[in-house]
Amino acid sequence: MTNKTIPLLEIRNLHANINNNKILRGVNLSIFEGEIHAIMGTNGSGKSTLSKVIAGHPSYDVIEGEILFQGKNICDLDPDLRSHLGLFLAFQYPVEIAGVDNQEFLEAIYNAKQVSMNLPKANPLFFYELLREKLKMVNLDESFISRNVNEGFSGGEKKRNEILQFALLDSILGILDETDSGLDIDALKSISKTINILMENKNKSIILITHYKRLLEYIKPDFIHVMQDGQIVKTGDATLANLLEEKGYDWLKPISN
Ligand SMILES: Nc1ncnc2c1ncn2[C@@H]1O[C@H](COP(=O)(O)OP(=O)(O)OP(=O)(O)O)[C@@H](O)[C@H]1O
Repeated sequence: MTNKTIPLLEIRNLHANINNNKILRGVNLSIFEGEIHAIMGTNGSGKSTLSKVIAGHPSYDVIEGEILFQGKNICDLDPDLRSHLGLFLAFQYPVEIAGVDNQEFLEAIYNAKQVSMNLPKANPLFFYELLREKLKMVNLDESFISRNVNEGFSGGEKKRNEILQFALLDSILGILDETDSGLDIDALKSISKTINILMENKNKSIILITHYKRLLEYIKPDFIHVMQDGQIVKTGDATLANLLEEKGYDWLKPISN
């Protein structure tokens, strides 16, 4: 049963800086369980910044406002604790981690979450079976788990590897930052299908950051938000994507500074 009284994520008047540069200028956003929210907007409007601030990236300073996850302010929590609570960020540019075996990495993040929930670490055989099931789900060949994390992976393979982590951790809020960029048409359809399967668990929610309407044809958002200059300046339903395609962003101006 989904919780429709307390938002899974509630962002109140969020202002954030990086190196004393003001990037977020009063973001307000509420996401309930089971909802899909898309965030669109011009380059440099603050979409990735918002995702990284929610995930707790240490380079950003929250100057004002709150981020509530399941009703609790998480602004003071380290990124690993936010992840253990059920937040997952798929990066716009997934990093290559030289010398770190993908399977060991995946096992480590899975077990860290188990430990945080006072559950035993996974038996290696159980973990391997779970991983195989998730690999199939994201359509990645088993050979990718014996390579170093993202090293030499193509753009699309890196994106699949991010979704693999999301599926494996069974996170309740996934923030997918331009997961569609660099994907060929078949890969886009297949990743969208995987995300839709993950969303069959009605307690999950996702934020899709995207520039392209075509992703939203495969994954139907409940809401689309438009960011401009560090604020959400417009919210609408899935049809807003058509209007944006037709009119661009010029007609939407920041609310105030
Ligand atoms: N270290 C930094 N110092 C100064 N400005 C920064 C720094 N890091 C990011 N910014 C600026 O923050 C603004 C928001 O960047 P962000 O990546 O959040 O935009 P975006 O909406 O995700 O853009 P895109 O659609 O191009 O990915 C940009 O103008 C960017 O140059």
